Amino acid sequence: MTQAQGRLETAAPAAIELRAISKAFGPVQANRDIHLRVERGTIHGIIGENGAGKSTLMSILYGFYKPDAGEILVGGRPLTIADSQTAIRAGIGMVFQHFKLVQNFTVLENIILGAEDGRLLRPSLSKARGVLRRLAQEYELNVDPDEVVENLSVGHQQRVEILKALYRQADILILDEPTGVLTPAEADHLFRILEGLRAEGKTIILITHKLREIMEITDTVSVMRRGEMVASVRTAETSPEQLAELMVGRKVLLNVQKTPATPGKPILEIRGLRMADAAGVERLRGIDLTIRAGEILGIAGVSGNGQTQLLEILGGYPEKGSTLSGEIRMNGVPLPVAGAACNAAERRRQGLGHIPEDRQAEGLIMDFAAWENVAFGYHDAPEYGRGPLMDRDAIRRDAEGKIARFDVRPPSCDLAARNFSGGNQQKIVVAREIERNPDLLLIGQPTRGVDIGAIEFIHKRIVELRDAGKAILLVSVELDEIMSLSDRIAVMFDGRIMGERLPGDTTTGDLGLLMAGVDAAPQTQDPPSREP
Ligand SMILES: Nc1ncnc2c1ncn2[C@@H]1O[C@H](COP(=O)(O)OP(=O)(O)OP(=O)(O)O)[C@@H](O)[C@H]1O
Repeated sequence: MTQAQGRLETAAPAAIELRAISKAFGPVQANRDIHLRVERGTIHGIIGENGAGKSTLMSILYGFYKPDAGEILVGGRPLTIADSQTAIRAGIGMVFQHFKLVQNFTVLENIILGAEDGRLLRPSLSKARGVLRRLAQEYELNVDPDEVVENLSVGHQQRVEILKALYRQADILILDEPTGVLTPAEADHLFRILEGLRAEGKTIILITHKLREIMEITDTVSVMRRGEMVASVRTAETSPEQLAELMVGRKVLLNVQKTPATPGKPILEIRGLRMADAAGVERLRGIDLTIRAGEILGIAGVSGNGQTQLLEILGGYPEKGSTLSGEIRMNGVPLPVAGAACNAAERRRQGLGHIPEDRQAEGLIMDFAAWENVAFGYHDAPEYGRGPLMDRDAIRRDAEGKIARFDVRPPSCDLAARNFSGGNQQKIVVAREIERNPDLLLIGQPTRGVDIGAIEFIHKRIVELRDAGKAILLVSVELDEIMSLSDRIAVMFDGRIMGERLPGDTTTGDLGLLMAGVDAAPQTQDPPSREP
């Protein structure tokens, strides 16, 4: 146990205490001799680089994995947590990064599903409705109990997950990266809820990569590095810089370093792009955008306002059954917006790279090894071929280089994509797309779930690509990321561009208004081209 941990101990039994927990997956030691004490009625943050072992540790606490060694005490009593039912009975609730809700069930059905009296559906439903109403009032967790989950926003789905845990009378709530998919307003609301739960005496464990959140809401914070717990400190006694250094083992630049852009000729020109989905709902209502060589255009917006559709159309895979119109030109050449000629492979051949928003569904083949994923989408590239055949050795050599340069951990070519941690999966996709040196790079949520050391690295590589004269379209729900990386910012709302701003001339408040559909200030003009 570290000295710092010793300082945090009090006489009362801790809500959770982990003693000497270890867990290996084959050769990977995911957790090594972990000690952790979380006091009752506190919010405890857990931070650490991608692959540091945070999710594994929480999965052990929730009964998903059996530790190889060590002891867990809940409320001072030793407990063997063989499965999640045991964890739930011990008052532990978990809100996962990827929610576990049944999409075509209602909120109410999801909440009672798996709860002890779930077999008796009707009495449970009426009882649950009452409990839900009380919980919703008490913690400002308003959701319509009869709404089908798939119709809820991500923020509301998360509320259902929290309500589900509270319905099961959780005293200890573990949240794994809860704000990764939330808008800033939703994240604020979540924090108010967590503070309310703490005031009730509940204990919260919060896994996050965002040091701002750690500083804002936690009482204590533990830092993991390479499977070990390297520090536990009081939040009031530390700083973001110190935490960053503890996490990564070196000093980290928390701000993007870049010189002003020198935009050249237009690379991407979009005129009057409209799209209606298969159900006839208009998702894009006439988009006009230009991105020039050597500039990063950031698109800010609450997710669900057409950014995903825009990226998919540009990437060459519009939603099935959708109706499209408008013009897209890349390097002056018209690109087909619909039909068979609009496809991702063709776009790649024309010099377009794409880091999709959903790395697991679109960026990777999860059961394929890392080396195969490095070639995914580019398997017909000349350097991967030997006559008509694929040259496996050449692909593997290339993959090894990319894995080393992007510090993918573990640095194993043969590990299946699904067995890398979320952030390392993202690094594989980013390495593949950036190192192709595309004329136009589409980037959706590049640093979602990625640790600060890797964010620093990915941002640096994006800026280098810009400085090499490439055009970059960045979509991110992280306003900080948009503000620090973009040369120009466009805000999307309800399928339209609400306005454009230069980062130096705007504030997060101004952008927030535009994101909510309110245009309070005059728009900036397109920046003057420095084209010779
Ligand atoms: N089922 C598994 N099989 C093999 N290796 C695994 C498995 N689950 C996790 N690992 C490995 O264990 C290590 C710890 O992973 P874990 O998901 O706990 O990290 P993390 O700190 O939560 O990372 P992130 O911040 O990226 O989510 C990683 O090296 C990961 O590749």
